[in-house]
Amino acid sequence: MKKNIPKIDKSNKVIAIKGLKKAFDEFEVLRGVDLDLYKGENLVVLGRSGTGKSVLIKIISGLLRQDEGQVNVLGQDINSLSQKELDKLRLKIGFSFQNSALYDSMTVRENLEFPLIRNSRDMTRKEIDRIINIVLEAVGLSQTIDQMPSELSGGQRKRIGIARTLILKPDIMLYDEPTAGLDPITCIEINALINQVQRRFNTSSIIITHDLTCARAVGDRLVMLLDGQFQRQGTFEEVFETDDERVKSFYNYNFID
Ligand SMILES: Nc1ncnc2c1ncn2[C@@H]1O[C@H](COP(=O)(O)OP(=O)(O)OP(=O)(O)O)[C@@H](O)[C@H]1O
Repeated sequence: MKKNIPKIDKSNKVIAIKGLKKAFDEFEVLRGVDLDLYKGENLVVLGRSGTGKSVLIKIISGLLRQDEGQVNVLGQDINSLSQKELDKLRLKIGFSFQNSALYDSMTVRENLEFPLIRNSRDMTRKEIDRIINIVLEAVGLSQTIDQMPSELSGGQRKRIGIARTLILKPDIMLYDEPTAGLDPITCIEINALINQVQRRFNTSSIIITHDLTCARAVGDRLVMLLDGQFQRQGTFEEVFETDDERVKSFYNYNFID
């Protein structure tokens, strides 16, 4: 259970999904998904490999089109947007993907300023430096500003990746397996960072994970994808207090305390 209760505004849905369906040829991946994400909330999406978690995130970010259902993101129906409007909306969504690697030939500073310079061309050097310092301080790595990614640990690279995502001040954060491949202590640090980002920047986040220690540490609410729908939802305890064998085996297989 999370120790610090964040401010969640249940009257403000930043994502509202209804009746979402998506199939690839004959294979129905999402079979009527309903999902709301509230302002300020950390929502964990659980599910076995291949259940459609990434497909869901790709639909939310406009990278894939749904077959049926409504997907509303920050008040906009993503299907009705032009490419230009979609690109603008995407700037309000921060993606922390497993493979969102840093550019190896650039310093930490250059990695961080890259999205800023590309998207806000009229910013002064002073303003760029100010924002870089804020996000680096937020992830606790101010001292690495002139280092190369190869000089950082896996956990530090992950943090810089999150800092790079924060630099455009996203309203929504999407974390795909944020603790994958990290040792247990670094996992704890990344979980703490996800909670810190939520409180400090008042972001609303979807966290996809298999790591139930992470799910319990960061999730205000959890949902579990089973057979193409969210069959379980609630707090960590509520989701796993069930006789459903599918849920029990997911827990037994994935939980290491
Ligand atoms: N572009 C695509 N074309 C065809 N099939 C696809 C495509 N994208 C995803 N799929 C299929 O949809 C299913 C769900 O994939 P998805 O990547 O969303 O799973 P996941 O729950 O994120 O799994 P994992 O935890 O392993 O990442 C898989 O069977 C996958 O093969």
